[in-house]
Amino acid sequence: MPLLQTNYISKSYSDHQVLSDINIHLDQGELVSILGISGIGKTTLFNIIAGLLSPESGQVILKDQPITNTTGQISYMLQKDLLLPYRTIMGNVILPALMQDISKKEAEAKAAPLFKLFGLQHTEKLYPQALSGGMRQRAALLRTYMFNKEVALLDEPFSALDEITKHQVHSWYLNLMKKINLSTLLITHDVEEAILLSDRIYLLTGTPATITQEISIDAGLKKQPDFELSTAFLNYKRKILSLL
Ligand SMILES: Nc1ncnc2c1ncn2[C@@H]1O[C@H](COP(=O)(O)OP(=O)(O)OP(=O)(O)O)[C@@H](O)[C@H]1O
Repeated sequence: MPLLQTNYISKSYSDHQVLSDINIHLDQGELVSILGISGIGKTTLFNIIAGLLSPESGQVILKDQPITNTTGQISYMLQKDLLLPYRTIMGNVILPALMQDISKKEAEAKAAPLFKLFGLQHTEKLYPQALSGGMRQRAALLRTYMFNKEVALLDEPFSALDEITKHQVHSWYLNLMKKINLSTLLITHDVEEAILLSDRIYLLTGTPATITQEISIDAGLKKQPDFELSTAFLNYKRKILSLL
């Protein structure tokens, strides 16, 4: 049984159909990317999975239970999910807990041990502008993690980072997922990022958009130190670009 799946999700805005019969699934511990060009309907699909938007037809299933139109079941990090500049890093991180009516003291006690896990020790009392881009991103991911769900939906979380920082945050995120037993559905339009991070990639193409391909990335190849520079990597890239 998949951890999360969508069954025949379709969606139109007025008479403009954006998504048609989207069937995807995410297994426990996987990182699966949805790759598609700008405007294809990726965010629409995530908003439906997060319960923020109603599909015209179809269902979202989490651990065998329908969660269509239900928020709060999945952690969701929106594109450009910024930290509030007037709150400290701790103040930002505990926001989701406060929204769930947990007291400030309890929320801080829950968040405190996680700062080390997220590489953010000693930043609790700092304001976001005092942190580097990579640290701010880890703080935003920690805030998302405070929703305390097994599945994270991440909408282009790494797109604002420079190449080197992005690389570091990628490895860090894959390690973190293993440590905390998290499963992730990622939106990206960065083909290389999708190949480097994913166990599987769904390609979303066409109008209305459908899932036209599912590509599995070989776990053994991915572990090789120079995978990014290998012929296997270029072959994946070539294949995906020709299909998009
Ligand atoms: N609330 C809305 N009302 C009408 N049309 C919308 C609405 N939201 C999105 N759209 C349209 O639906 C299509 C898909 O948008 P969506 O934001 O889901 O795409 P996307 O793949 O996430 O794009 P990007 O990568 O640029 O963020 C676009 O044509 C967009 O203009």
